[in-house]
Amino acid sequence: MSLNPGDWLHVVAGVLSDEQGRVLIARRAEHLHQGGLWEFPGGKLKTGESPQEGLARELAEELGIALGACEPLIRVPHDYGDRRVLLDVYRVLDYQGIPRGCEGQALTWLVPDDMDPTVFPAADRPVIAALRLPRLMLITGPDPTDPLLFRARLQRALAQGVRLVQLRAPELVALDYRELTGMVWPLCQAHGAHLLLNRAPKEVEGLARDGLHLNRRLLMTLERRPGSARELIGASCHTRAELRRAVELGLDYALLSPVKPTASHPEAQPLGWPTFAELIAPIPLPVYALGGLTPEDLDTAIAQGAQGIAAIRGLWPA
Ligand SMILES: Nc1nc2c([nH]c(=O)n2[C@H]2C[C@H](O)[C@@H](COP(=O)(O)OP(=O)(O)OP(=O)(O)O)O2)c(=O)[nH]1
Repeated sequence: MSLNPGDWLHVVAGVLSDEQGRVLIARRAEHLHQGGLWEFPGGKLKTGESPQEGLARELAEELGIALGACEPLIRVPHDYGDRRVLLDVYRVLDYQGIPRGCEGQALTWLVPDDMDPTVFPAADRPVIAALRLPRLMLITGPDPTDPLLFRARLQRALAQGVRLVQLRAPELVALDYRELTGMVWPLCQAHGAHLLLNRAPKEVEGLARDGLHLNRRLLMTLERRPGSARELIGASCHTRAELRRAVELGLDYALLSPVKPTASHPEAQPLGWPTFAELIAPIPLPVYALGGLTPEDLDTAIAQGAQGIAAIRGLWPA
């Protein structure tokens, strides 16, 4: 899919959150395109406007607030058949004023986990997934065969603020992996962190979890999205074709690697940030950058359009 600017209607939208993590949504008037559905406040960019200028104007017109700082959340290209929309969504970090429906539109505040994607325009599905996912994903490191040490490390990572854990332990047989999740799940719950199991769906049937992480082989061989609709399902990708497969399967996120040289895959050719950004631009999914990264790379990753960064070494305490 080409992202030639002339072919797309560039729409900017803002995500305002309150102290309880609830996000402001507005109901679109019936007579509009996608009318009657809920949306993130915003609208079409005018000629010559930067996205931030357009967002400030739309939020002033629709909500009566003055935009302060904001940062990119996700850009979703979506073809509705009758129009092609590039939905460019920003997280509003601060603003002045109290939001009100200046155009008579209904407003409500909802936590992302309670948002039903079917009452939003189709382009908003990846936006809701992006809101449910934090900026950092910890992929667990060594050594799952030493449960006490493993537990201490995980506990430290959670205490340091990790809120999304991908439990990766390919060295364990299925039975031992299942046992490990029995220790990891309550720990994640106690810290309000989401737990993704990196294992074949049939090996983790019935286990408590927030979702599944698919390796490249599962991604390319599964015929349909595994897990329930409420779960977060994602996959490891290294190529354009794998990213497209993640979209076709209706997954919620992808990892794209390696961005930099990495000790775990020394033979792999690093993508570098420009190729990373080019590969994810047409992909309507939150994509984490992975490979040789630490939290110090987070601002760069966000500026390149990533959901955030995923890391083993960069996030797994020594
Ligand atoms: N604001 C917003 N628009 C969205 C979202 N999701 C989505 O598909 N859209 C689409 C619907 C419309 O086709 C387009 C926004 O166009 P619009 O007509 O509302 O824009 P506007 O506020 O500039 O409207 P107007 O001044 O032309 O009446 O983007 C969303 O979450 N927020």
